Amino acid sequence: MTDVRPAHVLEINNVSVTFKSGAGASRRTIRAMNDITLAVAPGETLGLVGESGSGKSTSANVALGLQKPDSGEVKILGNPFPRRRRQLAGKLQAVLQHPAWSLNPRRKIGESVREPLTVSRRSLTREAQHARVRDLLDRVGLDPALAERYPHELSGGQRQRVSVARALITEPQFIVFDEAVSALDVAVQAQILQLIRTLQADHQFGALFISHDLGAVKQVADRVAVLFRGDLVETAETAEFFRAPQHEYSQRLLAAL
Ligand SMILES: Nc1ncnc2c1ncn2[C@@H]1O[C@H](COP(=O)(O)OP(=O)(O)OP(=O)(O)O)[C@@H](O)[C@H]1O
Repeated sequence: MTDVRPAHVLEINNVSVTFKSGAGASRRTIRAMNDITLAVAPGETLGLVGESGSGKSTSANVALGLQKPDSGEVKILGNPFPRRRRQLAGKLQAVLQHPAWSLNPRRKIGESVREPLTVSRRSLTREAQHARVRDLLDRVGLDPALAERYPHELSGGQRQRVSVARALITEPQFIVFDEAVSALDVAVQAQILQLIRTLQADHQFGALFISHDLGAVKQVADRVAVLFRGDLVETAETAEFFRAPQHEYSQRLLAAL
């Protein structure tokens, strides 16, 4: 992999993904992604919106290299996914809807935040790693003393801040946020979204922000891409999208907001 800064941290070119479901006569093909092309630049957040079943999670999985497309091309940090994922360790991170999925309940918060470093920055001393954990907890607005606590001792909003700290600790170039604030109440959501913006201004990571919640996307995204039944029906600058959505489906989504 080259370490030259690529023009795009993620490129999805003409990607299609289909699934087969059912059996016998009721067996059918589902087009989860239909000839999708999109890209995310360094320092940019692309909001990906659409109703349930429109292909958002499939797109997230493709962007993370967890789902192979049937056709088309995916480039991460300017290159195809390497055969050995370890080469991407620390450069690509994900923040998911439920922090419980990324935080081990039996592991102290500090250890969960430190873990990505132990994979990608093994040369850092333990002391340096712990110092980075404290620094990151502080950056996401948490008391570094929380490092000694367990996930069940934190609120939902605190746990999601921990997930953000864990995702950022390796200074990744690209982060996928998949419904990352959807489980939080609106006030906590707004804080986390503001936090993402601030950290992005400092770190210049590119982000794919996936949400069914247009309000969240409006707060955090630079551009918006709209999926409808596996088709990408519109891509626009966020302000432009909310001012004058072009596609009829986008107009309906906005009206529902
Ligand atoms: N592993 C799978 N096997 C069969 N069908 C699948 C599979 N994964 C997704 N699908 C189908 O592909 C389509 C897109 O699903 P996807 O999960 O990407 O949508 P989504 O926009 O993320 O929905 P939600 O907001 O409900 O999570 C849906 O029709 C879904 O049923």
